[in-house]
Amino acid sequence: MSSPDKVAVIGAGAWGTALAIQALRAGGEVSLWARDPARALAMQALRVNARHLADTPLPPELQVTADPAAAIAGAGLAILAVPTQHLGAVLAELPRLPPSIVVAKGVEAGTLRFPLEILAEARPGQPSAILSGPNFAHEVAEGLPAAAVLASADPALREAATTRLSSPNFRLYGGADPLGVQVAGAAKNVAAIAAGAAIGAGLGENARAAIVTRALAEIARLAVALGGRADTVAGLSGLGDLMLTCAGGASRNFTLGLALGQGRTAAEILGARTSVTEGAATAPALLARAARAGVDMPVCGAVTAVLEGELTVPEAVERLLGRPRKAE
Ligand SMILES: NC(=O)c1ccc[n+]([C@@H]2O[C@H](COP(=O)([O-])OP(=O)(O)OC[C@H]3O[C@@H](n4cnc5c(N)ncnc54)[C@H](O)[C@@H]3O)[C@@H](O)[C@H]2O)c1
Ligand SMILES: O=P(O)(O)OC[C@H](O)CO
Repeated sequence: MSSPDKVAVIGAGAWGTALAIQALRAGGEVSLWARDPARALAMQALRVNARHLADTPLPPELQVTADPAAAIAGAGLAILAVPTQHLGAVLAELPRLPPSIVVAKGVEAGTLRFPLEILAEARPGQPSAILSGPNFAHEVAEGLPAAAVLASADPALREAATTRLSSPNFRLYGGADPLGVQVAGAAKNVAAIAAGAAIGAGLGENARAAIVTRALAEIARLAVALGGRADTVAGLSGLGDLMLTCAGGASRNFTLGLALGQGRTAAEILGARTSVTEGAATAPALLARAARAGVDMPVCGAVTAVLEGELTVPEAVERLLGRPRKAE
C-alpha cells in the first residue's frame, strides 16, 4: 500500500539530501536512496552526508538505504534528484515509481533531452513534475527561506506535490509550463558559466549584467520556440535562478566560469571536482537542441566554444561584441 505522505528521494547528492530534509520538515515519512551501499550505510549510521552536505545533520527519522525497492516501497511520491547525465541509467535500475518530481537542471549529452523527456521515454505514462528555482541545497537544508516552482501538466500532481513539500520556509508555486521551467533551469547553468568567466577575466560588473540579460533573452527565445512560455522564464526558474547562480557565491557553474576566465581549462577544473557542474555537459547539448529548433544562442555558443577549448574567454567576448548590431 502506498501512502501519500511517504516521499522517496532518489539520489543522495547535495540537492537530494536537502530535499529529503525539507520533505521531512514538511511532514510525513521520507526515505533517501544512495547509489553507493557504503555511503548509504555511513549516512544512516553517522547521520550526515559527509561528501555532499557535510554541515547539516540528517534528522533521526530519515531512512537512508542503497536498496531502491526499499526506498520506494509505500511511497506516494518520488523525487528524482540524480544529475541529468545519469538520470536515464539510474531509471533503468529502478522498480515501478510513484508520481515523480524531477529536480535536475540540464540537457542530456547526445540525446539532447530535457530531464522530463528522459523520464517519459523510460516510463511512458508516468505522472511527472519538475521542481526548479533559486535554491542552493545547503540553504534549503538549513531551513532558510526559499521559493521554487513545481510545474506539471497534471494539475492533481501539482497540487498534491506542492502541498506535501511546502513548509513555512519553503514556498512552492504551481506551474503549468514544465517545458519552459526545464529550458530555464538548464540554460541558467550555462549563463552562470558565462557570468563567472566575465568576472574571472576581470571584465567587470557591466559585462556580467550584459551577459545575464542577453542570456535571459536567448533562454526566452528557446523556451517559446520549443512550446514553452516567455513569462515562465521571467519567473523563479529563469530570472530568479539567474540572479542566484550568476551572482557567484556557492554556484559550481559560476566558479567553473570564474576559473575558465582566469585561464584554466575545463578539463583541469572539472577533473578536480567531486560534485556535479551541470552546465558543462549541458552547454553543447543545449546549443545543439537550440540549433535544431532554429534558435540562435550566442551566449551558450560562446560558453561551449570556451569549454571545448576553441576560444579563450577574451576571444569569446570579442566574438560576442563583434556580432552585427540589432534591435534589443
Ligand atoms: N546542489 C544544489 O544546490 C542544487 C540545487 C538545485 C538543483 N540542483 C540540481 O540537482 C541535480 C543533482 O545535483 P546535486 O547538487 O545534488 O549533485 P552532487 O554533486 O551533490 O551529487 C552528485 C550526485 O550525482 C550522483 N552520481 C554521480 N555519478 C553518478 C553516476 N555515474 N550514476 C548515477 N549517479 C551518479 C551521485 O550519486 C550524487 O547523487 C543537478 O541537476 C543539479 O543541477 C542542485
Ligand atoms: O551550484 P550550481 O551552479 O549547480 O547551482 C545550484 C542550483 O541550481 C542553484 O539554484
